[in-house]
Amino acid sequence: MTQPPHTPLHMAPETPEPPKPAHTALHVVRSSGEPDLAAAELAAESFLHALGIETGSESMRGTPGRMARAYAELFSPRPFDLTTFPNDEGYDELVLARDIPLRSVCEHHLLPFVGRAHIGYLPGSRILGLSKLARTLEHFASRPQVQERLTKQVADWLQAQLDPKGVGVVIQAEHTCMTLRGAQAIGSTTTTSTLLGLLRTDARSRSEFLTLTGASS
Ligand SMILES: Nc1nc2c(ncn2[C@@H]2O[C@H](COP(=O)(O)OP(=O)(O)OP(=O)(O)O)[C@@H](O)[C@H]2O)c(=O)[nH]1
Ligand SMILES: [Zn+2]
Repeated sequence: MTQPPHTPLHMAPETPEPPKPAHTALHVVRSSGEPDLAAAELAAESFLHALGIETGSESMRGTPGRMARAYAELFSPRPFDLTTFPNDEGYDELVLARDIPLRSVCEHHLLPFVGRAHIGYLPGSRILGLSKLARTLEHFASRPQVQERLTKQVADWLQAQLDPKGVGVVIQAEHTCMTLRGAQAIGSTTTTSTLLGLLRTDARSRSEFLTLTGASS
């Protein structure tokens, strides 16, 4: 049987020493050291008792400990390395990660807010490992937050570390403190955005980013 002709795909000769990816570590900085789970459990038990909630039943006996561990988990950012690569091809269009899941905790009520983030940038001399956009979001979300600050912290940090031509962050989230209690505005979501560099100042880039993220049509 005759074999189909091959079209060889010629690769460029490898450079003798391929450049290594660059890392900038984002390590956890806690204001007061590691969480004291035993103290948090005792406090959670007192808190529940003060609200008239008994914890004597078999199913609630572990609740103060679970509360302590659950909040400790929500407030434990995972350290990671911000891996970047040289932008050898000179890619100069938008890189956009859409619909990154977000969970954080509002600093006023310590109730969750959950939603989605769209994070994009216009590359300069380096491109970013894609997963690092989601990791950066998770890192800044893992502390008591307000949505405005979270949005800006993600954008400012990426701008400072990557030095791209522009950064854009859009976050849409439901704050359970205003949907499940209080105002009980069930189903409402809040949108915030931070645009830096060309994504802020260049009309075409700005419009493309806002259209692709659904923040403007
Ligand atoms: N700007 C901003 N406000 C937030 C965020 N998360 C929660 N809040 C608001 O923080 C405010 C706290 O206001 P207070 O009046 O002290 O709290 P409250 O008495 O519980 O008010 P209600 O929630 O209206 O019942 C509320 O309006 C919340 O909706 C956020 O990410 N950004
Ligand atoms: Zn709140």
